[in-house]
Amino acid sequence: MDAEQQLQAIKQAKVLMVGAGGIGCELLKTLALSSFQDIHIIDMDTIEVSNLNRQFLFRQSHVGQSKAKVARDAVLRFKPHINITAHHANVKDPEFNVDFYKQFNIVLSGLDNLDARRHVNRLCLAADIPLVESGTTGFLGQVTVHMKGKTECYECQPKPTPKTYPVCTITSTPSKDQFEGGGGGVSLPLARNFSLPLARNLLTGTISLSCLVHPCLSFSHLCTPVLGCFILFVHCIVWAKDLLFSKLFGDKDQENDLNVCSNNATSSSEHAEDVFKHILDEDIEQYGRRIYDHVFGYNIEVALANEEAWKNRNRPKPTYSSDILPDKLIQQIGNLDNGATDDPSSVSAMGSLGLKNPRDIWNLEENTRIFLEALKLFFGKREKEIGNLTFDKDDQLAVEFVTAAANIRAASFGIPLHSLFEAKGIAGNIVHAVATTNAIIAGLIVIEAIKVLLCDTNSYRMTYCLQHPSRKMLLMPVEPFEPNKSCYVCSETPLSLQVNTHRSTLRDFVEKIVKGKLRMDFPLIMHGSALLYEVGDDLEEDMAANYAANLHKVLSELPSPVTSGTVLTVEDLQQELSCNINIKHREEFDEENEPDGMLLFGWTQAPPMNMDNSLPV
Ligand SMILES: Nc1ncnc2c1ncn2[C@@H]1O[C@H](COP(=O)(O)OP(=O)(O)OP(=O)(O)O)[C@@H](O)[C@H]1O
Ligand SMILES: [Zn+2]
Repeated sequence: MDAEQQLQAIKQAKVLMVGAGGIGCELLKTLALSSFQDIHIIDMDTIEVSNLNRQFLFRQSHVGQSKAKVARDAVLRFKPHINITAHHANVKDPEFNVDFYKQFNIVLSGLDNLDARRHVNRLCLAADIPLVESGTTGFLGQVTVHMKGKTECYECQPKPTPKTYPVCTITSTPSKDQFEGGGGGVSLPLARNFSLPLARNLLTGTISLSCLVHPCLSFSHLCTPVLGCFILFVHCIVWAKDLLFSKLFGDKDQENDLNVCSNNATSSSEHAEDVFKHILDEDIEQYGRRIYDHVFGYNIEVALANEEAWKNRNRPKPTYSSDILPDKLIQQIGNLDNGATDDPSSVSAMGSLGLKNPRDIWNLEENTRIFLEALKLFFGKREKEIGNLTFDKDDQLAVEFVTAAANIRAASFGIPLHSLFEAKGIAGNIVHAVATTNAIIAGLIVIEAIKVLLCDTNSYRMTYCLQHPSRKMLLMPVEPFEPNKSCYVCSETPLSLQVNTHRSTLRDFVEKIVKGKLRMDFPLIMHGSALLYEVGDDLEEDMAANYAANLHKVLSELPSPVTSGTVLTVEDLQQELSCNINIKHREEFDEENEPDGMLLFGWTQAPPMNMDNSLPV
């Protein structure tokens, strides 16, 4: 094919881009500059101050506005004659169904969570549209090409749970969806001892958590509710460390999301400036309470005023210091000399307050005391450092402050609190987004997209961007893998389930298997032609009552009994995914090793990754 034909293929292509964050901004610019003419963008988020350091299509004045729309407008300014359609929406919304996907020649993903990535993967398979997937975490990144029947799908390999937390943005609301490595993160602890199979596994998983995990989950999707809560807490730590700590003890003049919690950014910002300033001779207790009331009370009140934002989320509860500690701090905590020595590095709020065990989880009152006491100690004993401090996980007072602040925020959002020991581990394992990695990955996405449009199948590559100076390797291209023949998403191979059909209920099956492992949002379960369970807003009342009653029944006592040999069909109409599960009755399960009381075969749980940043050798 000559150059002119290639250009025509690019110009005629209709492209769907999902995610207009770190990777998405780079990608949209590169697509436009590469002569693509018809691009749709889906992104559900609004712009935050913390996006501005790398999402270069956005400016301070755009904070609070739709990423998809602002990205479109920014690119149209230098490429006015192309078509860019912006959808400020969740890619999981039902309007983006299989027919919607079918209008495109290719889908390019710059998402940051496993849940949305899985969903897009499933829709691309159903519509038979090629998908180019991507993710970055710090200096790591990857681009993979997925084409039904020819290469593995995004879910052919299990995704590991990363133990580092790529974080780029800390949104004003802790959200699990933030944690899977998009332009904010692949889920990868760095591959110091790189081996292909491992890197492949790790990278594909990650390409997870935006802050990677993140072990992320959609959180209805989360692997487990516990993991979901953990990820939310990671968000609180990032907020406490990167926003609050650095605002108070680092560069005073920095603009960050603490100043812009509402759409009414201007007034919020003005208010914030007054609050963060320590007025000369002001009592430190008074100052600490002012900060406390601003960030845990006022800012949350402002955020709550935006009703739209809370439609599908639990509303947080504003917290004011006088409600938690009505008495004067000085009477409660004692004075600065308690527990403090002349050595600034040994100053400790825990010491002052007599809290000894770092593994204890402090209650809200204790966290409030630590917050105020730590702030008091910084101003009383380490004043010279204020303005230049950066968070260091070996700085005891800094860790105490961040733990307390994260816990108070977590309490407002109904997220379980964590000990100082746990908080320290999390704070020390966060990987920040790197704009250059996003740019490299976006370029690679476009290169693969062009190959796909030219049907240049033999040239497809999955490319890993690695930090591996000793091997002088930055980009590592490998040929795509073939589809996994037993992948329950892209193959028709049935799964099989060992379960005690006389003891496990339909609810157990739905929660542990259908939602917990197969990650279906709106499942429909059939035994032959008998419908056992279905979810939906439009169900008739008596049907909904029947399904609710079925949930309580053990499998063998359902209206159409499920016993050994039964084949159940499980479908999610929104994901266009259907799979069969062969049921095998098993009497006993080991409580410790098989806590679900059922075992699914044909589905593989990814191994957890190491706690440090190296791969298992
Ligand atoms: N289900 C979804 N529907 C639409 N857009 C989504 C969905 N899930 C994630 N996204 C978008 O994917 C983008 C991922 O970009 P990126 O990883 O840079 O995250 P970010 O939120 O911009 O920054 P941070 O790294 O701080 O989280 C975000 O803009 C996010 O809104
Ligand atoms: Zn697959």
